[in-house]
Amino acid sequence: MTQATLIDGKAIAASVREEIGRRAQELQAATGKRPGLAVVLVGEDPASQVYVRSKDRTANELGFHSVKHTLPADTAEADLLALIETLNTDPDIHGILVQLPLPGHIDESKVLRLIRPEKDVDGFHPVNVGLLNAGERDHALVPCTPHGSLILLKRTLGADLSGKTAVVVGRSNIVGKPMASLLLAESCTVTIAHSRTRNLPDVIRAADIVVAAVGRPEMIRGEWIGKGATVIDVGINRLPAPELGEGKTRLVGDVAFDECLDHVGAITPVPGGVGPMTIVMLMANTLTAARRQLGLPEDKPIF
Ligand SMILES: Nc1nc(=O)c2c([nH]1)NC[C@@H]1CN(c3ccc(C(=O)N[C@@H](CCC(=O)O)C(=O)O)cc3)C=[N+]21
Repeated sequence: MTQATLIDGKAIAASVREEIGRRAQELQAATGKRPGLAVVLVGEDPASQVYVRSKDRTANELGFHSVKHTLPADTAEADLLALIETLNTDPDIHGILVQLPLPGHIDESKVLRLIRPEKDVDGFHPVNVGLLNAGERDHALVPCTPHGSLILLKRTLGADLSGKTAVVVGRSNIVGKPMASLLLAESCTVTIAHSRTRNLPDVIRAADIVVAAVGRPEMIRGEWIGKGATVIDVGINRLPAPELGEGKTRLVGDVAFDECLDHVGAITPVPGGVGPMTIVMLMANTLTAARRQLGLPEDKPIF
């Protein structure tokens, strides 16, 4: 028997996207300016190329100004830093995203620290990390994947998450830690679990909300998740799928999805869950950044 509600990330992303499109048109009517996004890709990783193309396409579809810089894998760190300096001072660019991971010879942290915090639409600069952790998320740019995941939670459970127990599995700077900060700001009781956590199944079983961001295919089993819990699966793992034909692959999350359907309350699928929200929140951040740089008041938050 299936009792779980599927959280339709694609549909929710589409509705948020429409709202962003409307707001971008309002901005243009009021100021004559379009939100401007620069995406920088270093190297030829095929998955990264797909994501960068998708970001550029979405920006264009929403009527944003969008530029894509593709640099060879052997680009010197100094040349990447010089490009960021140029984008930092370009008045038509309100948001800068440097696709991660960067090649090994480039110091990722140095690159992220050079991006002007006002243009840091990934929310990875220490100023934005600090603002989020200090409870000043209204002045920060919030990382796209956790922000999108929070919207999925609120669309599923309602705007008030206070008092709920949440377990975030994974402690990365791009998902786990900012996700925990956001849930804490929503007055959840938050646990961050990771590879060294003892009795992980018992920790997860106690949670009303489970956010899985470990990057290991189907590591979190259905029986580890409590009855009626809400599950946000951030993992995107590509596995070989010979049953679909030679050389074919399929995507799976960090949660064993099928094992959850008979007892969890709601769950995001992979694909079609968190992924589509990530891209739309990048557009939301670019619009927020543009309004701030143009001296306009903040828009209402998107829920
Ligand atoms: N500076 C930086 N910022 C990022 O936001 C960033 C990054 N680097 N590096 C790589 C990851 C990955 N990422 C995704 C975005 C959208 C989907 C997405 O739309 N996924 C769809 C389709 C997946 C597919 O079919 O391949 C889905 O889950 O339904 C997935 C993954 C952003 N990232």
